[in-house]
Amino acid sequence: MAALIPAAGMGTRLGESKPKAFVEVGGSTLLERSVAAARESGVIDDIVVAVPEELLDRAQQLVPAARVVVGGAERSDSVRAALAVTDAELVLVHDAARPLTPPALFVAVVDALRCGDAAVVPGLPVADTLKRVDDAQFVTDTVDRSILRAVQTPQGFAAELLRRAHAGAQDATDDAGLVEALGVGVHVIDGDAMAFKVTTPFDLRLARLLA
Ligand SMILES: Nc1ccn([C@@H]2O[C@H](COP(=O)(O)OP(=O)(O)OP(=O)(O)O)[C@@H](O)[C@H]2O)c(=O)n1
Ligand SMILES: C[C@](O)(CO)[C@H](O)COP(=O)(O)O
Repeated sequence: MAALIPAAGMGTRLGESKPKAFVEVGGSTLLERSVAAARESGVIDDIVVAVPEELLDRAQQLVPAARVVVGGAERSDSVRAALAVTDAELVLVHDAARPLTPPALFVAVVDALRCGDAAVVPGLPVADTLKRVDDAQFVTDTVDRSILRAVQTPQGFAAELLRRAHAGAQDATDDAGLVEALGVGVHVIDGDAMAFKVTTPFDLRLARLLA
């Protein structure tokens, strides 16, 4: 079982002076934390991380247990670069930007894959009321949130399916979206609030407090 960890993003919304995966939370970088969570799950035996080219050596020092490849301009390019070097039959794709993800969430995704799901994602119900708005920022309607889930990583796939999905080169914000475009079912299991993504300065503050 391989974990592919895209870690090549710049972290523009975070606004730190270095790429987001190399920012520290509680004395460890987001990259180290995401690799550690995958290892501690006990269900992963191959870890591939995709990082910015100029930080290849630094990444190898930080996470010697992982294989390091050069990522790409978009998240999907980084996932493809990592996917290209594994021959595992089942793979998890996990954002380096989710540093407090509990190892148990990796186990839950792997369990679902082993039970026969070809694609599985963790998701949480949405707590806020959701409104659709027009160009002038006026509400057009209220969306039924009971059928919505905020989807996290790790996301698990049969590797052959993920390869086909990426070959299709559709536009999607996550890997499951590419699989959906093939018409293949994606199973949503319970997510975990601790797997939140560090996107903004507030998220980083929260992660540091929780760590
Ligand atoms: N070209 C990219 C873009 C993103 N990622 C990774 O994908 C994950 C989720 O991306 P996101 O949170 O959007 O990170 P950034 O792209 O760095 O954020 P921003 O859009 O604010 O620059 C992160 O672990 C990030 O490092 C990646 O490997 N390669
Ligand atoms: C992959 C992801 O984390 C699932 O929630 C999310 O889609 C990434 O979005 P971003 O805009 O690239 O941060």
